[in-house]
Amino acid sequence: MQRIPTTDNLIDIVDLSKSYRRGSTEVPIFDKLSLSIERGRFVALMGPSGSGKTTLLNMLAGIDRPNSGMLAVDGERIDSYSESGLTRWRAQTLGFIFQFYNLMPMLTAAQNVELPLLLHRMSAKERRRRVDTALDVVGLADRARHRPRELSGGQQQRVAIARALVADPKLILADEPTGDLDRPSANSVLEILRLLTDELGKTVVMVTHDPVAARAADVTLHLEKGCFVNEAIAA
Ligand SMILES: Nc1ncnc2c1ncn2[C@@H]1O[C@H](COP(=O)(O)OP(=O)(O)OP(=O)(O)O)[C@@H](O)[C@H]1O
Repeated sequence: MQRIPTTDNLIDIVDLSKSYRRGSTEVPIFDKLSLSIERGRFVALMGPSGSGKTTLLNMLAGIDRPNSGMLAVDGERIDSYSESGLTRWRAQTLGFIFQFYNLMPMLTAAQNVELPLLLHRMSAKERRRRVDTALDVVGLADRARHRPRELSGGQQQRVAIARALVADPKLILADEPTGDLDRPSANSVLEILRLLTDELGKTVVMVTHDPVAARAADVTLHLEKGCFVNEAIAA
């Protein structure tokens, strides 16, 4: 395992380049992109469609690989990991929240939340304790036995947050987590994401098109054509 020296940053990206092949042409997305994100920060990633937000999030998740450059999370050079190394790393380090929740329809809320724990060595009792705690954090302890179709969109997204949280990852990535929700449900999801950073010390990176959602974050990064155009620290 290749480590970089420990810093206050959870994420360090240096000179990262990424392109996709389209037919015989190479389409560049990022050319020597650099970025650092401190631990415990809530970061919003904004930018027009096609600017590379999802590509960057997927590289942070080790789903997509850079062509060159360094990508370290908590000091671990994930750009050099094998597929099996990345799978192990993801189970330990990462929680992911999707726009459309991606819950299993046949499972209850509690069973959905439990899923990531099945990748860990853990007793059933400990799994139950963690699931209860995660559902409690998102205010859904009383809905543990409900299936997704018996829950509102906002509640389903809160179950998805509990699932992202249950294995106690350092980093939580969210791809337009409020994109499918009405304002009150979106606000309650944003409050929970804030709580994850403020009270549980998680680092959250959220892709969003919604300026209200971005205002809930500490930092907003604006991507345009694969470059950061400015960086605003929320007051
Ligand atoms: N697997 C792929 N193969 C080829 N091109 C891709 C692939 N994934 C993304 N792209 C291209 O990379 C560019 C950036 O895409 P990306 O999805 O990261 O943008 P985005 O900022 O998240 O857009 P949106 O806001 O619409 O989701 C786009 O031009 C897209 O067509």
